[in-house]
Amino acid sequence: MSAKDIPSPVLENKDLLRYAAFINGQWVKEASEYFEVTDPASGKIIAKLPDQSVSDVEEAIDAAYDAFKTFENTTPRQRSTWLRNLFNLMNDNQEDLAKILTWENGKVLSEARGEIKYAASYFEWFAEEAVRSYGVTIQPGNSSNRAYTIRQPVGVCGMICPWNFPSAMITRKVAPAFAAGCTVVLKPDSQTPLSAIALAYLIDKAGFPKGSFNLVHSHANTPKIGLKLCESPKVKKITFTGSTNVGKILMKQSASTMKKLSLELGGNAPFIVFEDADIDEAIEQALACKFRGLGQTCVCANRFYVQSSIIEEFSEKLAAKVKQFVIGHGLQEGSTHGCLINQKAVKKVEEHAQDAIEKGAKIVLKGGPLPEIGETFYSPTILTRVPPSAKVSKEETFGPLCPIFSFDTLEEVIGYANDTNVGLASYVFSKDIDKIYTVAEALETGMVSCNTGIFSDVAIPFGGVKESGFGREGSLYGLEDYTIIKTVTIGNLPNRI
Ligand SMILES: NC(=O)c1ccc[n+]([C@@H]2O[C@H](COP(=O)([O-])OP(=O)(O)OC[C@H]3O[C@@H](n4cnc5c(N)ncnc54)[C@H](O)[C@@H]3O)[C@@H](O)[C@H]2O)c1
Ligand SMILES: O=CCCC(=O)O
Repeated sequence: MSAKDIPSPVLENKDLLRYAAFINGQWVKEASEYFEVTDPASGKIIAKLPDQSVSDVEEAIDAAYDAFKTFENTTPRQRSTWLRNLFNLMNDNQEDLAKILTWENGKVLSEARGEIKYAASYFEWFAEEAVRSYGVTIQPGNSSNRAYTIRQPVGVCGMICPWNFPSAMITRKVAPAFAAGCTVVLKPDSQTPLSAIALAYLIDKAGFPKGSFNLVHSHANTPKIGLKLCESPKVKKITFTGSTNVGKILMKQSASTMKKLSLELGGNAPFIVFEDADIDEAIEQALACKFRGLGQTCVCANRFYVQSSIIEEFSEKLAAKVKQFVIGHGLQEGSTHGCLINQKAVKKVEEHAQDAIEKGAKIVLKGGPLPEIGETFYSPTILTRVPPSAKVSKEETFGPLCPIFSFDTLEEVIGYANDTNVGLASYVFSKDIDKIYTVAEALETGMVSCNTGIFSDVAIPFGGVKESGFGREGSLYGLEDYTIIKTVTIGNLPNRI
């Protein structure tokens, strides 16, 4: 069925859909320019939003700056209560939030429901962490001095988020910021701003004070707005999730004001399968890992390294499973997989597949565009015996291409896996615990997932190394990224009696 035949979603809570920015507690529709948001599956226009100017963003920064003066002094327990309210509100509106997410992003509804649960879990977690911020006491060298540390909120946080998780990539930043006592100016991706708008509405309902959360939109004006957030002395931290290229631009721009930075950037995850692994289980996990969001997650396997003795069995069994996918509009009942975000993404998958084939890769499953469903639909391609010179060994495809490379020894595969400038996630499958430990410790990635293809969870520290960025989101470390450590020394104390 053509994706164009699928009707727009019907929401129970129509208040979640608005066509505005949210600045200093007010919905702002007016602007001199507007941009359109499309359903990536059908190509239909679903919203028109203000493309905000630098002066609009200045207004949002001022609001967040003024609100910080009182927000930083709210008690952790009060902030925890607001965060808990927000968690409950997300759960109460779960189905509507999932429909909005599918509509603007293209992932299937079942996955969107999963994302909303995952996104909400950050508010629950940080409602609990808000009341658990600790310092330490220190005995300095001078025996008449005593020192201790306190953690204080950084201040106004500028947040820039991507389209691939239009809800979870936002909550993962907003929840710890609020828990720490920081205020926020958020800019979501212009392809998926509706989930951010729904969140802004719920944040307001949850009781957070006026000005503590501000949402701005931009499309053509994005670079100027990014620059403003980076250069404003009132903004104390930039937290960004997106491509490594844009991360580098933001880091350079932030140098003038020495901002605290968290950068969650691109990956190129290796998925290593040793011959002693449970092959059927590795295939199930590969399917879950590789095809979440149709290959558009930063932790998706980008390169499969399969020991040469099992490469034919692995690739054929994988292809048999992939053939069972039902690709269609995310809101269409029965679709197991949705579409890519835009036509540029389709082109990139095509380009990587073509390059690998030209360099000698063997086709196991021939995928390709599915124009009968829509311009952004693409059925998965599986290639085996891919040569190391293929582009995909170095670059993230961000789509449904499974390139399978062969290897013989542990040392060889560690070399291949680490031969990339980025290091976000990696996967290893083996029943040999010694091998698991050795490989996990040798891989140059922020996260290693052993014998499972899905590891994301609010409780684990999420983040990369190398050019995948720095900072950790979620977990016991998530709050730290939104605080500064202040050391207090008390001197000239009397000697002990
Ligand atoms: N490490 C992680 O946690 C993580 C999570 C999700 C996505 N990603 C990465 O994000 C990438 C996919 O997203 P993308 O390609 O759309 O990313 P992108 O960098 O193009 O866009 C991300 C955000 O940055 C904004 N942006 C673009 N140019 C900007 C500029 N000059 N100044 C300020 N903001 C700017 C966009 O509008 C969007 O909001 C992939 O590389 C993926 O791996 C990483
Ligand atoms: O795309 C990046 C985030 C994916 C995740 O949190 O699992």
